[in-house]
Amino acid sequence: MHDQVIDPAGHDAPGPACGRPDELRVPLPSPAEITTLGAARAAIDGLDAALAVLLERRAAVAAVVQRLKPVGGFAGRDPGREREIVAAMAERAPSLGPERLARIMAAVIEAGLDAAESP
Ligand SMILES: O=C(O)C(=O)C[C@]1(C(=O)O)C=C[C@@H](O)C=C1
Repeated sequence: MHDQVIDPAGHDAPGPACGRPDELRVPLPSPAEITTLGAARAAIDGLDAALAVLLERRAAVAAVVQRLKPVGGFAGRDPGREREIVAAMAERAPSLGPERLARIMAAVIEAGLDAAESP
């Protein structure tokens, strides 16, 4: 596994390196090199920290989209665009595949729309 990157902001928890506010660098653990439960959980904690940062930023950008669209929010949901998003992600994450990614992204998109309505 890669060495844990230390967050220069000084947080103790394992997390992504946020060198600049507009940049995220994350060590990608190699599953084959993880041999203990503690190491596996530490790797998951690091990945989840990066996911949290990405999810929050994605929701903020999705909120901008809602303001720019003629009809925003849940009323302006666009299934074709959501299929495009899932198809593009399935190319990068083939082991998850489009069906699982569709479930994941439906939850992500709905949470973003919900947060945009009640920030
Ligand atoms: O691209 C849009 O039209 C959006 O509203 C953004 C977004 C998303 O979160 O990616 C949200 C809702 C739509 O159904 C599709 C995509």
